[in-house]
Amino acid sequence: MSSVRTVDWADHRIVAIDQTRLPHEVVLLDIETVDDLIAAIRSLAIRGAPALGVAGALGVALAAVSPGSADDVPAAAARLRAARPTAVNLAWGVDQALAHLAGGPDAVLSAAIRVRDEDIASCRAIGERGADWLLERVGGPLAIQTHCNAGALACVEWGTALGVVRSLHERGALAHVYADETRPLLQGARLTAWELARMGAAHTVVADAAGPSVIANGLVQAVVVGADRIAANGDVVNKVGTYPLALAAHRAGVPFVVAAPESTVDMATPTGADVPIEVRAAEEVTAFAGVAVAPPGTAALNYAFDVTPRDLVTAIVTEARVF
Ligand SMILES: CSC[C@@H](O)[C@@H](O)C(=O)COP(=O)(O)O
Repeated sequence: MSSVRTVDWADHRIVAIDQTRLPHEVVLLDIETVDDLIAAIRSLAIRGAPALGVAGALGVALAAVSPGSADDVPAAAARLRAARPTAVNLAWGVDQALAHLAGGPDAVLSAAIRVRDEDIASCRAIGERGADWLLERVGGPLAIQTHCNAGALACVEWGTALGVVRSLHERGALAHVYADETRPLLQGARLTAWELARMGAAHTVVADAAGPSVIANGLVQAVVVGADRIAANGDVVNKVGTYPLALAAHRAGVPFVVAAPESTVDMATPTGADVPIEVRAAEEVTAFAGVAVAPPGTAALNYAFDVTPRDLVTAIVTEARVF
């Protein structure tokens, strides 16, 4: 776990780890305006569904407590909600805080702090429940494959999918982790590998295209990933590249487990096909660290997320249940 919380409230402002600077340096952002928060969310300085939920709630609190803020709070909330479209936690977190507007700034801030504290508690519960489930169904010690970063950096502390990994590791039941690098922004190589190194867990980074082969070659006993939104029918939307892992796991008979808080379950969205999938800038694919890797003018379709149909999902683990 990072020694500081990924996103927090201190001295009338939001403090967050700038995830664009990892793994090279741990830099904290001081965020004093809603505009700066939206910029941090769009650039993925703050990212990961549960962290976005907490940031959304704290952002509404920021608007509510700022003296002389030009923004009225509902307008700020609407802009925050639209900062990224796919993770339902962002809109959920905004709404949790906004619901207390009539109670005044202190009530809004208290609600936002509750969202933060509940995220911390939920991740612990998800980690323990997921570890219990895997050890009962599969047995240990376990080698796990994961994708993107669903760790402490995607939440406030501990993590969801990587929270399960962390709980297994604490019990001495983790053999190894294979982390997909997660093109194009490398959340796996930059963030998950950083977290695994800090927790002292044995791990190997693989190119995304190698992920299905890791499963087919019998190197892992389970795939554990997070989610940005779980539709009412159980379809799971997560970082692009999750779906191929689910297909490979299904073929190999390896459990494909999704670890996420209840706030990621969106009963208002019937199926995965109804989830808005973020399409990000082509340059994230056609250039690498600012250096072009494709001929000038090459088009790129940069889906940030994909949909894993429910029938490929073995179990969804939340703080409250396994289903
Ligand atoms: C606990 S985090 C779950 C998901 O949010 C995570 O797997 C993911 O896809 C994050 O995408 P990102 O684009 O980095 O915000």
